[in-house]
Amino acid sequence: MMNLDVVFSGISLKYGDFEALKDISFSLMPGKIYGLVGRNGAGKTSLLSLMASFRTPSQGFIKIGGEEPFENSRVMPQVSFVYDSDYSVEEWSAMGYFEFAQLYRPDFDLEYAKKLAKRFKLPLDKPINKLSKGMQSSLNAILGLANRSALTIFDEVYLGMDAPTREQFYNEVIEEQSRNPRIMILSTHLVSEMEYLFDHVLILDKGSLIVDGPYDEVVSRGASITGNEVKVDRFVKGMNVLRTQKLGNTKSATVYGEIDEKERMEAQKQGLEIGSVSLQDLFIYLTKEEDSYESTNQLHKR
Ligand SMILES: Nc1ncnc2c1ncn2[C@@H]1O[C@H](COP(=O)(O)OP(=O)(O)OP(=O)(O)O)[C@@H](O)[C@H]1O
Repeated sequence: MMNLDVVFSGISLKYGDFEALKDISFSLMPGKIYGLVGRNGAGKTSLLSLMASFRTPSQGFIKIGGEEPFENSRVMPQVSFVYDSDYSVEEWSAMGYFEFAQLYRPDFDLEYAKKLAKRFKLPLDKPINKLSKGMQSSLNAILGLANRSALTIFDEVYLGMDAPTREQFYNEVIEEQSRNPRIMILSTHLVSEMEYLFDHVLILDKGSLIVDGPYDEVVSRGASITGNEVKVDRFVKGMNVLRTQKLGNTKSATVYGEIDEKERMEAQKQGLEIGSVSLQDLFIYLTKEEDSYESTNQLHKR
């Protein structure tokens, strides 16, 4: 497996008059897991299909390992793109897929794929169109994991899986990444259950890239303050409060904005505990529709 970086520079994508991606620039470094987060219709699939050279941008350029990837036979074998494919007319079996992949993909590990199939309880000899939706998702996940290419793109393949299977997939991603580090990019709106996987976060909002940073740095853009209700209220006065939770006279407030050293010391003096904010909370806040903020806020008060 080669080590390649990925560069998007000034990328726009239009469907007719509609600009689905607007002037997007970022780069991906080898050995990291990237979370690509965005609401429905934000442009995640559009961005990933450009990365996989399924289409070409309207403006800007993409470089993978320093080369333009489109129809490039040196680069394309280094890219695997798995997405929620339509298998309704696919009569091949999973084993047939694996054997095909082994013939045509230089980094496909057949033994590992078979091991994963066993772990995910995926029948190897049934026609794929006869498998359940969740099984088809597992097949996609296995194809992505076992194809050890420099760039592995998972576009919401986990949506069809039930919760225990998703958990298994996440564990496998972590193990595989420590065995064979490469660029993995996971697009999702299941932020809360996946955020612990991400080294780096990209947030898309209505076609624009609004966040591009290491996970730790991104979640430090907010904080949670917990303690005595009166003291918490006094402490967060004037801050940008995203949501609050109460249990007895203990209150927890989530705020957007960094807490500086002086504020930290003050909090400590007051017996208040400062914790990190979840990516989920930040995501909801940063991509909220102006007029629906109240209702989203209500929805997420638990
Ligand atoms: N082939 C197409 N022709 C026209 N518009 C399209 C096409 N594909 C996507 N779009 C539009 O581009 C926008 C981004 O779509 P995209 O599928 O990239 O979003 P997404 O973030 O993957 O959404 P989801 O989470 O719902 O899958 C949407 O407004 C969508 O309607």
